[in-house]
Amino acid sequence: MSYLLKGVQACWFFKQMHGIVRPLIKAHLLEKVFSVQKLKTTQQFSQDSSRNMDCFSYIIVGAGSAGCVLANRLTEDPDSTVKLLEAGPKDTLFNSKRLMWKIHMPAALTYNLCDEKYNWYYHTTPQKHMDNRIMYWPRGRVWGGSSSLNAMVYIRGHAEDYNRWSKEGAVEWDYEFCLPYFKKAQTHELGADLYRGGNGPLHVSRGKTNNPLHHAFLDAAQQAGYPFTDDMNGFQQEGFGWMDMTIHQGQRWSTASAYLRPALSRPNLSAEEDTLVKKILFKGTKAVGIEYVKDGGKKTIFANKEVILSAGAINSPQLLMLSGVGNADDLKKLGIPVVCHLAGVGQNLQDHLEVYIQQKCTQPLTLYKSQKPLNMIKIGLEWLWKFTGDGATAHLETGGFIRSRAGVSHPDIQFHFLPSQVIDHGRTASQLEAYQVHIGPMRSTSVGWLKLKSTDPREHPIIEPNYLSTGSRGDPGNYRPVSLTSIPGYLTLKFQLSKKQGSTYSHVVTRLGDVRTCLLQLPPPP
Ligand SMILES: Cc1cc2nc3c(=O)[nH]c(=O)nc-3n(C[C@H](O)[C@H](O)[C@H](O)COP(=O)(O)OP(=O)(O)OC[C@H]3O[C@@H](n4cnc5c(N)ncnc54)[C@H](O)[C@@H]3O)c2cc1C
Repeated sequence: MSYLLKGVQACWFFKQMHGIVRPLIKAHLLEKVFSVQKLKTTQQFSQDSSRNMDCFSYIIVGAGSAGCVLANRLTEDPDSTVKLLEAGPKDTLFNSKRLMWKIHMPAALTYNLCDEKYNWYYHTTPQKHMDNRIMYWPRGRVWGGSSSLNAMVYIRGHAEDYNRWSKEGAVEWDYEFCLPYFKKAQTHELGADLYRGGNGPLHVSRGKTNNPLHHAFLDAAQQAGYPFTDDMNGFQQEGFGWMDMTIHQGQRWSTASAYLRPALSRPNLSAEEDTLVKKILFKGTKAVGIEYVKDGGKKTIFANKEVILSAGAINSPQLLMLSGVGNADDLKKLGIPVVCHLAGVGQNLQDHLEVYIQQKCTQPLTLYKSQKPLNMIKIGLEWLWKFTGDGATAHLETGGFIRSRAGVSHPDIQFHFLPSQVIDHGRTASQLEAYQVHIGPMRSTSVGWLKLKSTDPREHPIIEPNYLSTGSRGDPGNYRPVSLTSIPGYLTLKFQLSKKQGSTYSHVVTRLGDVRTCLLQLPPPP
């Protein structure tokens, strides 16, 4: 409901909007490793576990997007035992999603970006190329991880991105190889086809609000000469259309809902919450166990097959370094015994920025009215009762992909449209009827790093994304891309409502230079 309550911000990160999809494929690849069997008997595990409660086949660190999938897939083999450890709490209270509505009500998504309850609440270093702004990086710290906090946009990468990975050496990551796994993971509410799955655990649906501003956005894009695409995850990503969302029957469909909960009753899975893994334990250079803290007590457990680190883009390298795997010089400075000198740990940190272009709306069509207290209560009650209404969507229902300039092989700019205004991740409430278009580059070239600040696993690492470090200021090559009309050098969004709904035009005409200015002028975090 916080889109309704507060609206969100002006600039957010995550390198690939398909970030959630990649871990899912990884887990599905496991099917190649062992054939899927029905649970034979629960006795075997009970006997094994009573022999040694501290040893498992697999230990999975982090019950996020990847961790929940892995826990499910690995426990399909009844001979494997799995311990899943999560630093944050469960995502339900007394098994009720309603009691944890801030996570499960899609429209409530910005609530959890405003505090540290289910969120690591990271910040970057001051960004040299952004007038020293410190950027806020929310990350999930709860069952489901960032899939319990994210914006629920379901976008696969472009086929050419996977093909490039494969050419660069990631064998079997080409699109043709990945597609069956995308489909296997998914149940699309519009049914299965060449690209969509019809029987997977990850439910995906389209928006139901029918807000006229979404139609206006799509009309504007077509007036500007861009095609309508009916499935951005299908044959044609390029163009504008209705986006897919990881929402099922009005509820956020995180990987905790899709993968973890259905596996919780398996006797070979033991899932923990509020458990901070401090260190990976090695025998030589082989990971054999982990050390964690729970309820103030320290505990050690072991894996006889694998220790799987799925703690996310920040915590996984942090944990490796805390365990002695990383750049030996850096580790020695902090007095960490070196297990393995691997200079790449913490390097190659990549993220992309989004610019939000916000526009006052001349008619009361935005979500602003839904932010009035009485309306919020109504929306909240409807969702609690039936999981329907304005609370049942993330409202990012339309979007698009374009190519920034001639010669670019496939789309490199992504748009989302929101019929509301979001300021600073929702940490500042919106005060007017307004809507916004998110514009983000898909293949940013800036590369950064992260390093440990201390040996305390609770202390946030130093996060240096090096935003906008490639290219120089004012280099038109960097900013020319954004154009929704044929007027070169301008971003023009023209919204025209159909006659039935009354007619109004709102224009955002932003010089490309201004997009950058707007980025630089965003307020620093409080
Ligand atoms: C605000 C926001 C909006 C986003 N919107 C979208 C979107 O709309 N669409 C999309 O596709 N992607 C989106 N993303 C990105 C997407 O959610 C992530 O790419 C994806 O969830 C990452 O999965 P992961 O498994 O790598 O990490 P995570 O899902 O973050 O999981 C890591 C887990 O490990 C746990 N953990 C970390 N350290 C430890 C430790 N030491 N001990 C125990 N547990 C630990 C964490 O608490 C967490 O639960 C968004 C992300 C954010 C933050």
